[in-house]
Amino acid sequence: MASHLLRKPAQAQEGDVTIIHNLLPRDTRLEYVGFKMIDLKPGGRYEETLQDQECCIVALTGKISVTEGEQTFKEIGTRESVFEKKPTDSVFVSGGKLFGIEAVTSATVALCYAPFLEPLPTRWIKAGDVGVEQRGKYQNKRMVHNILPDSDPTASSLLVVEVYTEGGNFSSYPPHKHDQDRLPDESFLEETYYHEMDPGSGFVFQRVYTDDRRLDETMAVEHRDVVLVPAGYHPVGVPDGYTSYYLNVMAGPKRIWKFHNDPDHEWILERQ
Ligand SMILES: O=C(O)C[C@@H](O)[C@H](O)C(=O)CO
Repeated sequence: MASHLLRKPAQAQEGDVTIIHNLLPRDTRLEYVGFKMIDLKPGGRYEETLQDQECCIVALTGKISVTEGEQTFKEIGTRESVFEKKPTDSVFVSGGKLFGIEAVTSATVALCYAPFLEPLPTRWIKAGDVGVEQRGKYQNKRMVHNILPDSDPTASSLLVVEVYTEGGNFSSYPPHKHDQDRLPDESFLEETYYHEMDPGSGFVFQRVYTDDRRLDETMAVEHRDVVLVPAGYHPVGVPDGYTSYYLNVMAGPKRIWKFHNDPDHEWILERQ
């Protein structure tokens, strides 16, 4: 039986928009993180009024124009495939505001939601301002695009990153968790993983487990699946020959990413 943490892509049509994922708290039982993935044809429009959530609109692929109030961010988005491995543009919109998206070309857009704690200005997060980070060594190498890290005060609770992992490597590894509000040692953050693979016929493995193993799910994750991480360690392993991409959305009561490594596996960081 498929894990309740693994969500498959769907094809629901709403006007011009194909909804691939629509992960609302009532379906996921996540308290903080919401996630929507939409595909738009050229000229296709999507509109939403935010209430008690803020949103980061990530132009995953294709070109889009995003409007909020008097502002329009025209023809943003930098890539036709996430596997061009270059940062893209995003727009942050605070709670209580209405935004519109119009697709200039065929586009895929991620809508990343978290609770709105204070009103903040709408901001275009330019591709050129996204920090690119190489992490790890040996078979633990990955590249991270920091779209909305905790060091950037654009959002009130939302955190968003993209991660690339080449075949034969593990990421989100050594396994780490952030499910206890016990700062300064660890923060409580829920997380979602939206996965893509190149080639798209690939799969990766993701395990989500807690110390007591009351939660212990190992999933074969395919192209465009989402994995929910309500708690626990959540490493990803990528088979040889395939490249993995994932988009992480994180949120919790405090906007700090402070993780705790699984003590059983932390030693891998100490290798010379
Ligand atoms: O460094 C990585 O491998 C990526 C992870 O940190 C990922 O963004 C995550 O698990 C965040 O908690």
